[in-house]
Amino acid sequence: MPHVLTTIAEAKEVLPEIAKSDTIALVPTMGALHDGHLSLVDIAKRSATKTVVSVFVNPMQFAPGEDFERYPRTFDDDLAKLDEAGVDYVFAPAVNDMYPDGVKQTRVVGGYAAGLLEAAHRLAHFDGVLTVVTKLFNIVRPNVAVFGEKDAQQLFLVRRLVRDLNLDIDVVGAPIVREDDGLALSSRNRYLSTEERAAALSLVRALTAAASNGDRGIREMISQAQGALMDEKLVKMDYVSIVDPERFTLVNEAYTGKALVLVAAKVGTTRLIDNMSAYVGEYR
Ligand SMILES: Nc1ncnc2c1ncn2[C@@H]1O[C@H](COP(=O)(O)OP(=O)(O)OP(=O)(O)O)[C@@H](O)[C@H]1O
Ligand SMILES: CC(C)(CO)[C@@H](O)C(=O)[O-]
Ligand code: BAL
Repeated sequence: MPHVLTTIAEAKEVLPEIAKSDTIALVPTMGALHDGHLSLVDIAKRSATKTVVSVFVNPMQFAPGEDFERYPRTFDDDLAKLDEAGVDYVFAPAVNDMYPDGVKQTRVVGGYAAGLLEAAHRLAHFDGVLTVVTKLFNIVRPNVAVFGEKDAQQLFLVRRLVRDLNLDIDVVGAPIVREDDGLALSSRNRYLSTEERAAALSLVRALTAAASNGDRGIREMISQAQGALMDEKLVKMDYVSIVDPERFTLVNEAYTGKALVLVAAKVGTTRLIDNMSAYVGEYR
């Protein structure tokens, strides 16, 4: 079984001792673990000699009215999966340990990319993510931290956080793990009914439609993707956007080169995100 650290004080007592003779890889999660998370654990295990997985549903990154209260909490099941995966430490603090004075104190605010896409639909979301990630980094003091490419905007912002604040942490991105039919694994998939699960496939259809029309320009890519989403009546699109993956800036019709297509939509009441790499222009 992994050694479970349930308080910041315990983590700060145990982990610095480990760091004297080991390197530490951290996988931050909100629990409700699936094979996507376990692929991050695999990368972590290959990147350092000890692996720490944090399980913390962070209230600060949920806007009022979002699913903080009903977010799935499956700690015993998570622990069994982490045991089987050979994880060394699980850090699972309580909310009042992480935020003894509430969530309205000092916060870490990202740059321009923290105001786009997800941020337009989830108010102050990335302040919450970057603040908790900074706290986790300071508590665990990892050499390596692994984040999924499914949350591409988050991954970009965490890389910027580490670079901009000179943190000595190697941030590793992990490829998106999908079901056999293409649906990206997500803890929120468990909210979906059978009909919604089928309709959710329109997200990956939208991305594939955009990515396979890169030679026809940005407008056509977006229009193809929007068409795939609009074909499903259970799906309500939040955005389809295309960014330059190096800068995370929205691209315009004149753009050519590597691109990232991002989609967010509500399927019934469940909000899902996904993304796919593409090439814009004549592929050389
Ligand atoms: N399908 C996936 N493939 C690769 N990484 C993933 C996948 N799903 C989640 N991750 C990564 O796991 C980490 C923890 O994510 P989180 O606990 O929010 O899970 P999630 O499945 O994305 O949940 P949610 O449904 O809340 O978005 C993040 O770095 C996230 O990008
Ligand atoms: C990185 C993270 C664990 C911070 O709460 C969360 O945003 C997530 O699960 O992707
Ligand atoms: N996967 C990012 C965490 C969130 O949706 O709040």
